[in-house]
Amino acid sequence: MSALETVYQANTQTEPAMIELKGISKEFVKPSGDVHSVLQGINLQIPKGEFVSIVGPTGCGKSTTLSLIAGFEPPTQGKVYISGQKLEGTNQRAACVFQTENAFPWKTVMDNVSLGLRLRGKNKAEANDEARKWIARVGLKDFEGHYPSQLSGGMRKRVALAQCLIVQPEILLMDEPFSALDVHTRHLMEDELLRIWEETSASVFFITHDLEEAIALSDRVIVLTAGPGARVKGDYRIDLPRPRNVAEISFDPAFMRIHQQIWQDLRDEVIISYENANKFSS
Ligand SMILES: Nc1ncnc2c1ncn2[C@@H]1O[C@H](COP(=O)(O)OP(=O)(O)OP(=O)(O)O)[C@@H](O)[C@H]1O
Repeated sequence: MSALETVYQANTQTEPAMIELKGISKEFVKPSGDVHSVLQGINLQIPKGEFVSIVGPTGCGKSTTLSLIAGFEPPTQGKVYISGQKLEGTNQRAACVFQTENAFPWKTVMDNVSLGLRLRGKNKAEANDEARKWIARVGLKDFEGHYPSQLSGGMRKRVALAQCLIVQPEILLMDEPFSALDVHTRHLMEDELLRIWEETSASVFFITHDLEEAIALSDRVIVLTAGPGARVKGDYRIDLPRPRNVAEISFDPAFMRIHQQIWQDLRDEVIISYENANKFSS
């Protein structure tokens, strides 16, 4: 194992990990009645405030892992712990940003962003005051009265970020949040996410198909094997200095070395996944 690769060591901190997956397996029953094993024996600890990305071949189980952390569904085996407590039902300490739109089209930016606080019982004036701050923080100060359809894709992503962050989640779960954006807007949004995350102590679990994005943003990158029964293949610590500029960091020789190393792991799994897909379709 090279110096760059570090299989994650047991957390030596006294406080429990913010997110812990212990011996997780997940199976789905197909309409035919056959059992489809998606994840097998996943162990993962994410401390408070850490930014972790997960990569792996298409269909290997990244979104399923996120869904288990969100508590949208239970594992078949194993347990999910949040700050040392077994997760039962929906994870109330987490907020999610998905690839698809988060905002309600019939509500203004202000109403969309303040909604989370209104649902938590804040009165309209207080919720709007707080929303105003978050709207400004994500660069949409002059767009409070706009509807989502009047905004660009990048602006709608800013709304989605503000919607999530206003409730000050301890855990941010992000499933390919920027994949639909053009590359320039995407870099702006990634920088913005890092800037805001660095001011919070949120733990981030970030799914992406883009290894460069994973390395540029993260403290750690997890590689999953090709399914069925995906496992953690690699757990890489990304010791690049912060604050980072995502468009520029990819030119750093240290970035390139890390990229090459993780890509070797990932490429093998992508090939296996591709071969499996061809086997099952022929
Ligand atoms: N509710 C479900 N019922 C049955 N099978 C499911 C369900 N959810 C996911 N799967 C299957 O689990 C496997 C993993 O899906 P998942 O979406 O977690 O993968 P992924 O790595 O996020 O994929 P992608 O990279 O394409 O987004 C797939 O084979 C999928 O068909």
